[in-house]
Amino acid sequence: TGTSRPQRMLKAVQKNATKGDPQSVISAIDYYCRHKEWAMNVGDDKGLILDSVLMEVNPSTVLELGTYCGYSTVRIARLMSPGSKLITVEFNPAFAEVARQIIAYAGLQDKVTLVEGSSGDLIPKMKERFGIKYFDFVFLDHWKDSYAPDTKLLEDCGLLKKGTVLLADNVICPGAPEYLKYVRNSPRYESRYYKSNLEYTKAEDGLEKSVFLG
Ligand SMILES: Oc1cc(-c2ccc(F)cc2)cc2nccnc12
Ligand SMILES: [Mg+2]
Repeated sequence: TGTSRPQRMLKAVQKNATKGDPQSVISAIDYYCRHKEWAMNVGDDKGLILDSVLMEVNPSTVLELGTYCGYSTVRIARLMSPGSKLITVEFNPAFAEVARQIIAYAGLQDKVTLVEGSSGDLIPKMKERFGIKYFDFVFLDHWKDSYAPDTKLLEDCGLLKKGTVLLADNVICPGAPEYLKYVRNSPRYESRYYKSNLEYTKAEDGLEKSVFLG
């Protein structure tokens, strides 16, 4: 059997990045995935949009749904202010194991809590387990069919407040049609599409930014 794609990505980080330097971790992953082996990180094109929306919000609390190898976790956490917290949820234990090591290599482990499990099970436990009142920013990057139900669950659990920003990856490719319909038609959201490319390719993809209106 040998190594997995996430394990090979981790090796590339350990070989080419500088410990404690998040930007070098991001660059090492982007180089590896563009020139050696594609992987489903948000990537550098959409990553620049993620960076700018994140900086605009300057959140104290962030929820990421779908950690994978921790690329977007590092992109987000590197821009967060001291004392702010990022909770990232990953269903796949093998992905979570690699992500922990990549997040630690970047030196961002103190800002990040990685939780293994299903978002549907964990969202209702956020308040009691992590003392979270509200999330200021939510990055949706997990299973596309879960985007809409998890958004409704976040509303029902009182985890969104007026001004909370949801940013969803892959709304074109692989696509999240039910989610787009929901946030674009709901009077409780102000939505906008940021056109970009599927990571490391020329195919179209984009991010949907939706502001919760309360
Ligand atoms: O950014 C992504 C891209 C893809 C993906 C896979 C295969 C393709 F051909 C195209 C796109 C899947 C994803 N699943 C979960 C979270 N993010 C994903
Ligand atoms: Mg994605």
